[in-house]
Amino acid sequence: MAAVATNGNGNVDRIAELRKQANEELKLFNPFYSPTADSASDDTYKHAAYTPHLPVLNWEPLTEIDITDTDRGLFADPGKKSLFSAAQKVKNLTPAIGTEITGIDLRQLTPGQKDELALLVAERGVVFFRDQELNIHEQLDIARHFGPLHKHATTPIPKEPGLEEVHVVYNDAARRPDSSAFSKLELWHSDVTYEIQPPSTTSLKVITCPENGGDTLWSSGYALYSSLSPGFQTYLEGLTALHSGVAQAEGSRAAGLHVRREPIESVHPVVRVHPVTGWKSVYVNPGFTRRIIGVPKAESDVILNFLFHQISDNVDFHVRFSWETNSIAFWDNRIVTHTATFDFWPQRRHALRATPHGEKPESVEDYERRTGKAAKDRQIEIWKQHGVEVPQTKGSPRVLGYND
Ligand SMILES: O=C(O)CCC(=O)C(=O)O
Ligand SMILES: [Fe+2]
Repeated sequence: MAAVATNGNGNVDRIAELRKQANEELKLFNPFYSPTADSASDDTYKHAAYTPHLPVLNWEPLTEIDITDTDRGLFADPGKKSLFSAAQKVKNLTPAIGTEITGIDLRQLTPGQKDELALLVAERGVVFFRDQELNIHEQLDIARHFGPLHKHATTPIPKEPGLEEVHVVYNDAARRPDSSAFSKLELWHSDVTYEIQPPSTTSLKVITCPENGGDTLWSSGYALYSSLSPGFQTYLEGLTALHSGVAQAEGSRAAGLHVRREPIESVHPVVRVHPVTGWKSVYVNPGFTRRIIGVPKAESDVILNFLFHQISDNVDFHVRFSWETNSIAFWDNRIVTHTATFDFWPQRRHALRATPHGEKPESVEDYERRTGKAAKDRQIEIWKQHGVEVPQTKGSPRVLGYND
C-alpha cells in the first residue's frame, strides 16, 4: 500500500488516499474491455474496422416496448425438424446446458429455422456453431429476427460507422484484460440485467481467437431452480431484486470514458418464467443484482450469496466452450449467466456481440395470470417426458442429470 501523508491532517489525507485507491479499482471495473479509449490504429489487422471505438454520443433513456407474444420461439416447430434435418450433428454438451450444432451455415437459415434456433436456445441455454463466415451485418440481421436490438451505454462499438448496436470485446498485448479488481464470483453475470427489458437470444462471434485460452462458461438458471428444495423454490418465487447499472457507468466515468446513456436500476423477479418454454429460472447474477427487496439486509446478503455461489460453484449447471476463430454462441440471457476467462494475454482475442431486448422479466404469478397456464420446473418436465418417476424430495435437493 502507498504511504499515507501525515501533515497534521492525517484523517483527511487517509480518506483521500483510500478514495484514490477506490478510484484505481473502479478504473478496472470491467475487465471485459480495456479501460482505455479507442485502440491504437493497426491497419494491418484484418478486423481493424471492428476494433473498439468510444464516440461521444448521448442517448435518451430506454422506454418499455411491448413485445408480448412476439418471441420467435413461440412460432417454432417444437421438434425443430427443419433446423435439425439441415445439420450434420446436434450434440448436447452436458445434460443441463449447451448444444453444439455442426454442418449448418448460419447465412442460409430460413426464417423458420431461426425460430427453431430461438426455441432450442431457450431450452438448452446456449447453442454453439463453428466455422461461421457470417459478417457482423448478417449476425445483426439474425439478432433482429429475435427482437429489437439493445445499444450498450458504456462498452465500445466498432470503428466502422453504423454499428452502434454492436458490443465489442477486444484484448491484445497492449490491452491486457485485468480482472484483479474482481473476484471470479463477481465476474459471473447476465448481460445488462439492470435494463427494463434485459436481453433475450444474444449472440457472440469470436473473429480473432487466441491459440488457447479465452474460454467462456455459462451456468443454467433452470438447473439452479430445479436443484432447490420445493419450500425454498416457493420462497424465492415471491421475491424481487434490485439490479443496478450504476457501478458499471461509474467505473467508465472514473476511467475518463464517456457514458452514452444514464444508468438505471430495475426491480425484477428473483424467479422468472421463460415466455416460450414456461420453465422457471433463477434470475439473479453477481454482476448486477444488488439487493433482494423487502427483506432484512442480512437475509438478502445470505440468499444472494448462496445463489451466486451456486451459479459459480455448481459445475453440474455449467458448460465451458473453447472458441476457435469464427465460432459463434447464441445464449438466452433470460435463463443463463456467463463468465469469461482471462488467461490468454498477450494474445489477441476479438469478439462481436448482438443483443436483442427481451420482455420485461415475468414472475411466476404474472406468467400464470397472463397465460392461464402453470409455470413448470424444467427438470421435472424432462423426467416426465422420458417416463422417469419424479424423485420425492421431501425438501432435499433434487438430483439433476437426465438428458433431453
Ligand atoms: O468475452 C467473452 O467471452 C464474454 C464477454 C461478455 O460477457 C459478453 O460479451 O457478454
Ligand atoms: Fe456478458
